[in-house]
Amino acid sequence: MNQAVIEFDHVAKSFPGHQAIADLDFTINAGELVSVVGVTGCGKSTMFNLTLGLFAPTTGTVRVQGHDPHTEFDWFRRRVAVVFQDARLLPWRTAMQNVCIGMKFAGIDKREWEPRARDWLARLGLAGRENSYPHQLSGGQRQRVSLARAFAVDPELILCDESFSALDEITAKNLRAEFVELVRSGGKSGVVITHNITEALSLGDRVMVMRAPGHLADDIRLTPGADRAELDRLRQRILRAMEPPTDSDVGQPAQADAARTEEITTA
Ligand SMILES: Nc1ncnc2c1ncn2[C@@H]1O[C@H](COP(=O)(O)OP(=O)(O)OP(=O)(O)O)[C@@H](O)[C@H]1O
Repeated sequence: MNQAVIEFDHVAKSFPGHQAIADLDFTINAGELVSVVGVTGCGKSTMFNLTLGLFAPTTGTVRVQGHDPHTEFDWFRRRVAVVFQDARLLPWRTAMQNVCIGMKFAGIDKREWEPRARDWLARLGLAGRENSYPHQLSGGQRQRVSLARAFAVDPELILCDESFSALDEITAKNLRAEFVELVRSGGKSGVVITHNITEALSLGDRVMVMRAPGHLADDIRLTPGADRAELDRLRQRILRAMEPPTDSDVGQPAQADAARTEEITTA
């Protein structure tokens, strides 16, 4: 049986005067790598913040590995890591020190900080740059430090919020491939928010499409080996799911709105 790593059970989240999440109901299993796409404002970051326990849902329940992330915040410190669009490094700290800070906050024994940081910086291609400050590194290198900081904690779940979108296409492609390899080889689970449909289709096992206010419009399981025609078909399907319903859809069966899972067999 699959082990659930993230479970949203009919979750809604409202802020004063605004409903950010209407009804999110999904499960992500351990070992899955899932992309989340959706137009700006549809609730992707709010979904992440609920997963991180930064907010409590207004209704419904959120569970991460069976725990409530909002009330059991401490339990999560070593188990979940986040990588943002900007590297969010401390400018007055070296690459090594920035990676160590992640381990410090995660409560990892101080004796482990330096060897782990050195190892992860090397794995991410930054051997020899341990003592560089963020301003001495390129944007891609800074994002590598940020990934090293996340992986060094040895989390079970990694959340990426547009982590590759500020990079040029070639750098993003390389870093994305390394990220996928590290998640897979480490037996971790990953959820990646992206505005790039090509990235969503190339990243992992599944693409969840969100639509405002915060609900799933589609949920597509991918099978490796999709040819160009299949990828084009999926791209069109994702674009259609992202679009708000037109007037003519009102009163019609909410086909796209009913979050559906379809096995795409393209082998
Ligand atoms: N703290 C808050 N207070 C009030 N409204 C909020 C708050 N956080 C988010 N919202 C609103 O909830 C909706 C969803 O926001 P959210 O940031 O989750 O969207 P998103 O899909 O991540 O957007 P983007 O792709 O632009 O980052 C938006 O309308 C936003 O204005």
